[in-house]
Amino acid sequence: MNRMLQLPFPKVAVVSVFQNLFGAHGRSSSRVYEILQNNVRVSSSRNSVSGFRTFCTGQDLSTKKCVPCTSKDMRPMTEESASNLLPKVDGWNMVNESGLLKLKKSWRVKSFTKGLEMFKLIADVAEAEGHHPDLHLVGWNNVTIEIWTHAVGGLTENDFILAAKINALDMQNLMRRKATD
Ligand SMILES: C[C@H](O)[C@H](O)[C@H]1CNC2=NC(N)=NC(=O)C2=N1
Repeated sequence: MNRMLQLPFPKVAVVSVFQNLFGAHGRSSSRVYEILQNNVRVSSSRNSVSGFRTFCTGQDLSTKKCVPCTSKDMRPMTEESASNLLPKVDGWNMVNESGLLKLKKSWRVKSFTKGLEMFKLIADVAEAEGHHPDLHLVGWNNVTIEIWTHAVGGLTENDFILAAKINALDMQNLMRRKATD
């Protein structure tokens, strides 16, 4: 049930009244008032008002796309923001190297050539995303991947998206079985 009410006063006044009554998030305990073009619409919906949209933090990062690192307003994340995203990239750790935050994860592969196969799988993802990890293959079968945004000297969402996409790769056949297996 929606009723369009014509309001005799400017939208700004309505917005401030709305926010005082219902808080800045556009939601109330019972009704949501949508303010469009000086009209207030009473909606039976309990959804948040467009313009107060809250971003779904539950989205699987592996379904997102990296953005070009050229945008001037791209800034590195704070350590706190990065820590909040860490649970979404299973097995990845965050390291702080003299103030430079990076994501890091290690694997033990079956052989040197399996390590290179793993690099190729990851390279294909990186090229598709236009965002690239640092690849390390040490002692013939120890792989470590580090991810950070070089353009800003720290972590951005791109790094977490790439880490999630790497996690989504099917690489089980490349991995050395654990001694306990
Ligand atoms: C233009 C393009 O976005 C840049 O050259 C990309 C390439 N890949 C990248 N990868 C990473 N990890 N950081 C970057 O800053 C970066 N920049």
